[in-house]
Amino acid sequence: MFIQQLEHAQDKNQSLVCVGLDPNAEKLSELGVDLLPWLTAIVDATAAHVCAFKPQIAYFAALKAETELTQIIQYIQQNHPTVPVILDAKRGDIGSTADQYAAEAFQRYQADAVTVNPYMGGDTIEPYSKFKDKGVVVLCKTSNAGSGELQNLTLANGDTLFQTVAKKASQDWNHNHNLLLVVGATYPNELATIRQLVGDMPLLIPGIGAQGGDVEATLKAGLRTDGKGLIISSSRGIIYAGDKPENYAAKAEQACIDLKNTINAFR
Ligand SMILES: O=C(O)c1cc(=O)[nH]c(=O)n1[C@@H]1O[C@H](COP(=O)(O)O)[C@@H](O)[C@H]1O
Repeated sequence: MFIQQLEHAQDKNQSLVCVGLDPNAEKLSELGVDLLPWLTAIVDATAAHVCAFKPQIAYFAALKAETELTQIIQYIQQNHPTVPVILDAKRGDIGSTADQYAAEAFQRYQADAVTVNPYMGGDTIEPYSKFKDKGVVVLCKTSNAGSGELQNLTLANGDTLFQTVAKKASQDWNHNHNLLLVVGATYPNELATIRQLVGDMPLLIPGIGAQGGDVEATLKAGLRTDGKGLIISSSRGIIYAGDKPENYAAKAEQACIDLKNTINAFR
């Protein structure tokens, strides 16, 4: 079960940090490194300090690097088997097509969890959540500047759209107890509201680091009483902390340890 695997990694590594693997072609050429050696060095440098890795599929697809995506997931599972992999794909489509996206995430790439978009309704979440041992991370209140345009609209039922997603995900769609939600660190007030609505459901929190989200505000708003319940994800702030071939892995490790320690100071 993904959520147990996640919490085991959080306990073992004393960490709520997730490292986002977002390989950007320009950054890699500035660094003068090849994709797979760079990925494995980042993974090896940070694996002892994280609770998950989150490769973003668009960065790999843009580079025609599906083979490297497969390889890095296999590498993590072989060399750091206690650390789960969340494939960030933000998929959303009708059920029969979602079946194919679920097969892509869980069978082709062997990811432990996948991010999905709930815009098309609960029947489009089911193809993922029927994989009982996998995690399904549903977008709820995203970190970007424009997320309120739709997600903060008040519906006829008096709730906002993101509140409705939080309620449906925790009450109606969670038959297999394997759903999580995405909530951006850039919106701590909404995070507090969502935590109240969903009880103990784990929340993936992007927006720390390059997007400016605040660690203390995030933990105050979303931490469970057991000091868990959050996966705090940073990509650029960790993976591009160094700017030279000889220092990028050590700088990534240090940035990861610093974020882990900053978070743990408030737990
Ligand atoms: O699902 C996500 O991971 C996600 C949701 C969200 O609301 N905001 C968000 O930034 N993300 C992803 O999280 C990562 C953020 O990267 P950094 O801003 O570099 O830490 C990117 O891969 C985004 O696609």
